[in-house]
Amino acid sequence: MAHLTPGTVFGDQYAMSAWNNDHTRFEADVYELEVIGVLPKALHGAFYRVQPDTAFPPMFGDDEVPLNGDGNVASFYIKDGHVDFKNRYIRTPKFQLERAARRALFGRYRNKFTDDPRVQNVLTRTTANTHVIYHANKLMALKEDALPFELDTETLDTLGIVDYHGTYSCPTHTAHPKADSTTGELVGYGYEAKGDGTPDIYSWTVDRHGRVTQEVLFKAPWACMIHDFWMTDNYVVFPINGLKASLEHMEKGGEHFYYDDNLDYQLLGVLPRRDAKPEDVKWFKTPRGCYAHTINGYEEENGQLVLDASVWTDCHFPFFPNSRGKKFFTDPTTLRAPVIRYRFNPNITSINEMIYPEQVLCEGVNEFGRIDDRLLGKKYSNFWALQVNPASPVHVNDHETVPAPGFNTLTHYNFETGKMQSYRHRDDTTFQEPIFVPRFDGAPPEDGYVLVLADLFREQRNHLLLFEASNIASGPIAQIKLPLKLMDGLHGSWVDGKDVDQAAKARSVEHGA
Ligand SMILES: C/C=C/c1ccc(O)c(OC)c1
Ligand SMILES: [Fe+2]
Repeated sequence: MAHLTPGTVFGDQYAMSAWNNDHTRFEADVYELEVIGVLPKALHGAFYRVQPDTAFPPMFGDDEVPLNGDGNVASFYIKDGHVDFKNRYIRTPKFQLERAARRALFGRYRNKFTDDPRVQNVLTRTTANTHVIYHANKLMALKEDALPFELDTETLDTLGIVDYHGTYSCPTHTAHPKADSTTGELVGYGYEAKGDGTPDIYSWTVDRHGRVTQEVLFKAPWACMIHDFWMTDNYVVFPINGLKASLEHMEKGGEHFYYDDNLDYQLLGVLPRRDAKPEDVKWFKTPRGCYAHTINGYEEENGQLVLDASVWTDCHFPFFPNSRGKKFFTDPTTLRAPVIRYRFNPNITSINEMIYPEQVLCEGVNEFGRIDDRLLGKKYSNFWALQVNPASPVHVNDHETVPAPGFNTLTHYNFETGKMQSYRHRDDTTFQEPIFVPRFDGAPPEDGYVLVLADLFREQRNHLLLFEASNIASGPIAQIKLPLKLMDGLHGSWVDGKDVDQAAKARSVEHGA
């Protein structure tokens, strides 16, 4: 186990994807980005997104988990046809302590046993690196191992940990909570709720004022990475995969998760959203694969649940070991992530029968499916996602292509027509997660735009592309040129301009500024 010393040049352990072959690590302000095309005049708001961006060389030379990077949040603020950019590291205790020491003090991904003894007693070792969402006047950076960090909507300054006014009682909090646009509630959960490696799940609802109103603690059959879930009007559904959490491995200085490749099924746990007791959860078996991101779920009038997701056919995180301790065991050439739809009635379906997807909506490798977030938990007709087209290489220059094409294709699936549109930008381009933007505050459902960060390999910089959501195939209506290269990011949100301002006002009252 090679220890990296202060001042070490980062090794290639982060060369996980061709785009992330170097670190960016900057904090920047760019005023008035150049725009190719014209931004709609009425478009007002901010696109926030976060990337894991390791601020110091990792403690261990063999650390290959990119999910451990420090959360670095970017904002694109759009108003009156103009765009300003900003990005900042989140001031987590980890980031602050490592900055003061000018070296890594925290060890492996979600393994406190590998930390430097002088940081054993910090409040949290989280990186806040997975999602940025807005709820109850708060912009929050999230990672599933800890509570959210509140950020200033304008400056991106870190304001502190969100504990929902002291009403939240769990050490963990999903990075994928769902806002219900009808009730104004935020619905979520924390897994490993009784500590590292525990199978307990804390299911919760926070009201529109940011206080916990529903909570229940129940047990899953085993402890695993529950990265995302489904919310409907009356249910929450938890996908249980084979990425198992092992306290024993952690204590030995190993990885938090391993993939149990002997497991030939996965589970769905269905729990009522309101007044649930621990024994109310119903478990259903589903086919082999590895759950990661959901897309949306809703209930039909006859009580059927519709659950959509992209589901990996095997372990999608090559840097976690399998049951025999072997890493990089999945064959990347056969790994797929089709978009599937389940439809079943949780009240009349027997928990002894295997539930199979009713439909495969998109074949191949699909990820980062997003919808008009105002329709979370409700019937919807469209999602936007990324796809790998293996037949379409990504060029770094006129002579070289990247080893694997990556997410070179933006897709739009419409359930009404059953048709998929796709868009390939340039021969050197991959995409990051698409975001739906309502055309204006209060616009009809699914009427709006899609924003997507494009990775331009030839220029080594990013452009933010704006599309008409219903017509991605004809290309972006505006291209916002970032004179910088961001890393591969995870998730983000569009926040309406009035909320950006309102959040600032609410804060100045709360903090007496
Ligand atoms: C697709 C990404 C999924 C994911 C799962 C667990 C994590 O800790 C994480 O951190 C960035 C990302
Ligand atoms: Fe995610």
